Amino acid sequence: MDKPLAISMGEPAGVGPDIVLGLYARRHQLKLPPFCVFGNADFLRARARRLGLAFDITEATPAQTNSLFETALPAVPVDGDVPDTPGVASVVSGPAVINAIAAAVAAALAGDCRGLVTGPIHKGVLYQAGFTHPGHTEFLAELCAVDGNEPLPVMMLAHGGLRAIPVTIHVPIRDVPELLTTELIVETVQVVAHDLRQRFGIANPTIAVAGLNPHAGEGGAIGREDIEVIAPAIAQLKAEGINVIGPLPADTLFYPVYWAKYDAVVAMYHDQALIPIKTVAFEDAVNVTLGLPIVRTSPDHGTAFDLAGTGKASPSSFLAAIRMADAMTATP
Ligand SMILES: NC(=O)c1ccc[n+]([C@@H]2O[C@H](COP(=O)([O-])OP(=O)(O)OC[C@H]3O[C@@H](n4cnc5c(N)ncnc54)[C@H](O)[C@@H]3O)[C@@H](O)[C@H]2O)c1
Ligand SMILES: N[C@H](C(=O)O)[C@H](O)COP(=O)(O)O
Repeated sequence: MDKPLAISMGEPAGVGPDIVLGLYARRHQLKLPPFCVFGNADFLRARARRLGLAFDITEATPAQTNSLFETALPAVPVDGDVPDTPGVASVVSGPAVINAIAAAVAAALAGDCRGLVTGPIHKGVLYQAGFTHPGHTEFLAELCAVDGNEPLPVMMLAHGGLRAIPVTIHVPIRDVPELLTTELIVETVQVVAHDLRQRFGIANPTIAVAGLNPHAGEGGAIGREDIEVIAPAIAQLKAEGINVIGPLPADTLFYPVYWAKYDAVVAMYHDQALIPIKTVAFEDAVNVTLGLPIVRTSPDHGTAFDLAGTGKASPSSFLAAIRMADAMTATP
């Protein structure tokens, strides 16, 4: 039998734990693969009671998960206090949130879990607790480093054939032009092409690359990055045999008739990539990190404090994230 999936509990004041508990309650109906939650069992029990969910939650190791999953939710203990205060975040739980991610990654790297689904974190609260990474994506790269060498982590939001990738991620918009280099664009597209082949079974992916400026710079009249930074990257990638096209005007690139022609769209900054996909598929899109030695997926939504503890949060993106991690790691 395949190893279990790991789920990191994410921000305890958010909807992540609610959704995981709700999905576990429906595990038979949904035919869910076994998973263990890296997080505090007492906290999970308290949240389950609050939501009116009655099942056992038991401390366990990944190795015990498959045999327990039928009868109890396996919770892999992590260090740190976790208060059950839905909608009210506390720096107190920061260490436990961070430890849960680190322990789940270690289990995936060790082969004890076959992939990782991360519950949403609240970045602002974690920064207050001393978290030094912009988000999971960059933290995962550090955790996966070999001899101090970090892989380039690439964020991809995916829903069916729509796959959107930002080259720069969680950075202030004013810093984007400085951070965009030909080298970064080349490396990002190389990772995308590699992982679409290896992890998504797309033999020769077609990748569209967006421009940075309106109308991809209008021939240099509205900004020169498209000509001076992005176009050379595309030329280099083409010379390497990667099927890449661009820089294309970003405003029309996501018109379904256009993006349907591409296996992925590489955009220059976070909102350029994520607004289109969250607009058409917020309920079902999945955030997947490319470039890592492990599989990591996540729901596309955040902590939704306004819904935490109510049981009203939609589980569908989290479920899609579990299904994607399962599909990417299951033995054929
Ligand atoms: N995977 C992650 O870890 C992840 C992803 C996105 C945002 N975040 C973080 O979450 C925090 C809050 O971000 P935000 O407010 O911009 O986005 P959000 O996704 O938490 O909420 C945006 C809106 O969508 C609604 N919503 C979110 N999830 C929902 C669900 N499952 N069902 C129904 N409605 C839902 C919320 O109620 C809110 O109105 C930030 O710190 C952000 O960085 C984390
Ligand atoms: N940018 C992501 C989104 O909006 O869906 C989200 O913030 C998660 O990022 P990490 O996976 O790096 O935590």
